[in-house]
Amino acid sequence: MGRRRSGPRRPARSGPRLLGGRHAASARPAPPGPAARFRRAAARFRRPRASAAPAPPRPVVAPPRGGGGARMSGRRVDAKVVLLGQEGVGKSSLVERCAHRRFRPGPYQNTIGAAFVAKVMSVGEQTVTLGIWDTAGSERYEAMSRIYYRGARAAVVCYDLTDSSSFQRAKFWVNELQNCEEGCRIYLCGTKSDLLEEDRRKRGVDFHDVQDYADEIKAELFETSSKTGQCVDELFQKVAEDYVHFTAFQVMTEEKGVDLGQRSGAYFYSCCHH
Ligand SMILES: Nc1nc2c(ncn2[C@@H]2O[C@H](COP(=O)(O)OP(=O)(O)OP(=O)(O)O)[C@@H](O)[C@H]2O)c(=O)[nH]1
Repeated sequence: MGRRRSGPRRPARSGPRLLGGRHAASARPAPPGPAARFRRAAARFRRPRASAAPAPPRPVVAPPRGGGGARMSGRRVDAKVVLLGQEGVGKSSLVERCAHRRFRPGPYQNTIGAAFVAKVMSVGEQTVTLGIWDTAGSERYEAMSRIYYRGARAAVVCYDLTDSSSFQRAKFWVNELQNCEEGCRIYLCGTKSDLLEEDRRKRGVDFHDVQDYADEIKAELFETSSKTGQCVDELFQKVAEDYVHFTAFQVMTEEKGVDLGQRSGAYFYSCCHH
C-alpha cells in the first residue's frame, strides 16, 4: 500500500499553470534531448529501491536478546521464562490460565513461532515481571525454540501426564538446556491432571519415576491442569520466588566478596546473574 501524505491537500489546479515575471520565457523546460529521453526510459525499468519494497511479514513476536532486565513488548521484564515441550501438551493453555485465568477448550491450534506474555507477580514486598515465552512444540520449529530459550532464567518443560512419549520429548529439552543454557532453572510440568481425576488409568507417566528424574536434574516438579487451574499459580509463583531468592542471594554473596568461581554448582550462579 502506498503511503498517504499528511497535511492539507493543495487545491486542484483548474488549468495550466502560468509562469509570470521576468524569467517566464526562460523557465519553460526545453524539449528533452536524446540522453534525457534515454534516462527517463531506463528509469521505468529500474528495480524499486530496498526501502520502497513491501516489508516482509513480521514474525509473531521478535525473539528476545537477553534473559532479564530487558524490555519486551514495552514492559520491563525481570526474568525470562520459556515454555518447552512436545506439541499439544498444553503449553499455550498453561500460559492462558496463568495470564488470563481461563481455559479455552475449543479446537486445538498449533503455536507458530512463539508467543509472549508478561506476568506481574508479587513475592513478599517485591514485584517481579516474568516475560513468558510460549514456544511451538512441533519439531518443525525446534530450531526456532532454541532461539527462545537463550538467556532464560527458568524453563517450564511440559509433558502430558497421559502420554509417555511426551515425557521422552521433555527429557530431550532438559538435555538441551543442560548442555546449552546452564544458568536456566528447570521446572518439570506434567499437564492435564484433570484427565487423571476422571480416570486414574489414563496416567501414562509414573509420578515417582518423574520425581526421581527431577531430583537427578535438580528440577522442581509440578502436576497441573489448565482446565481446572490446579497448581498453575503455584508453578509460576515458585518460578518468581526462586528468581527473587537466588538473585538476592547472589547480591548478598557478591557484596561479601565471595569468589563465585569456587562454587561447586555453576548452575546456581549463572542462574542468578544479570
Ligand atoms: N483436559 C485438558 N486439556 C488440556 C489441558 N491443557 C491443554 N489441553 C488441551 O490440549 C490441547 C493442546 O493444548 P495447547 O495448549 O494448544 O498445547 P501446546 O503445547 O501449546 O501445543 P503447540 O502449540 O502445538 O506446541 C488443546 O486441545 C487443549 O484444550 C488441560 O489441562 N486439561
